[in-house]
Amino acid sequence: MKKRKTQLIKPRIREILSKTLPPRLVDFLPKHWVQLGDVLILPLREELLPYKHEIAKVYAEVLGVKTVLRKGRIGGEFRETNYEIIYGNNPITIHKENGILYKFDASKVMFSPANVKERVRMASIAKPDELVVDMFAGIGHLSLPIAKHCGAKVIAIEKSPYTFRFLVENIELNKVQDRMTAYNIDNREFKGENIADRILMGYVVKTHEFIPKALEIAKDEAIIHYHNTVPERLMPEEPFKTFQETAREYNYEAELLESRIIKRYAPGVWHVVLDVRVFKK
Ligand SMILES: C[S@@+](CC[C@H](N)C(=O)[O-])C[C@H]1O[C@@H](n2cnc3c(N)ncnc32)[C@H](O)[C@@H]1O
Repeated sequence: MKKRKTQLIKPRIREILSKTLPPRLVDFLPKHWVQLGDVLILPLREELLPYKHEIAKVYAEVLGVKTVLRKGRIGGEFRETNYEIIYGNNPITIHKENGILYKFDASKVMFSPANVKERVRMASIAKPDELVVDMFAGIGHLSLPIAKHCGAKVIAIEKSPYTFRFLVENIELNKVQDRMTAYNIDNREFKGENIADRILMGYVVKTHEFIPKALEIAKDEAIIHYHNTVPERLMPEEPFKTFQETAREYNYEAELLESRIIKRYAPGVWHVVLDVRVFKK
């Protein structure tokens, strides 16, 4: 049903815009987009930029969204998006997924559709008596499903003050204040030691630098969901090899339970997640 609707939408957009765009540009119109709540994220080629506002207006009207952002790069310590607003003026939206309400600023805060399987997987991963620490909480992408659907206690740590505001709002929106607590600090400053049954390390590029801190937070035995980006030529040994070596330096043994590919991060580089059981030697 949804697919049929999309198939009708594309010719409609094309039909409207072919009246105003130079004919050679009509084929460059985006055939894929991401809708998060009432915000649309549109990838636009350079050639279309002189017409970005009129293109965005047509997509907004046909798809019924209030704001359109031009997709750009994600980067920096806070993994910010900095997407340009090309239609409307309110990039703050509430996106519903798997029974969770995620409120955030889609022009600044990352919310990857490709990570949906992992967010859904988290909804049944923990037991109610566990204490889970999310070291890179964002707006609660991975830890809200745990608090809401598993009923576990969650400590969510987020360094960016801007993202943190939404994390706090999302805890209230999803009514999990009784079991989820948020800290606006660098996770390396978190004081809890030997407390977590489960740790989420949903970060990329530099996640290995945070393994010692994760082990400090972990109980003598714990599960760590360790994300990182890995060049294909180093797989499948990496990233577990680095994790295990670091764990051993800190007196922990590590057992690989499962390894999954989340998505392609860059040409020849994959974002993967490992489920690792760690235990004191
Ligand atoms: C890539 S986002 C991922 C969010 C979520 N974990 C997921 O996997 O979908 C990573 C988040 O970690 C935060 N972050 C980065 N370094 C941090 C640190 N040292 N301590 C706490 N949060 C940090 C960023 O601001 C960002 O919101």
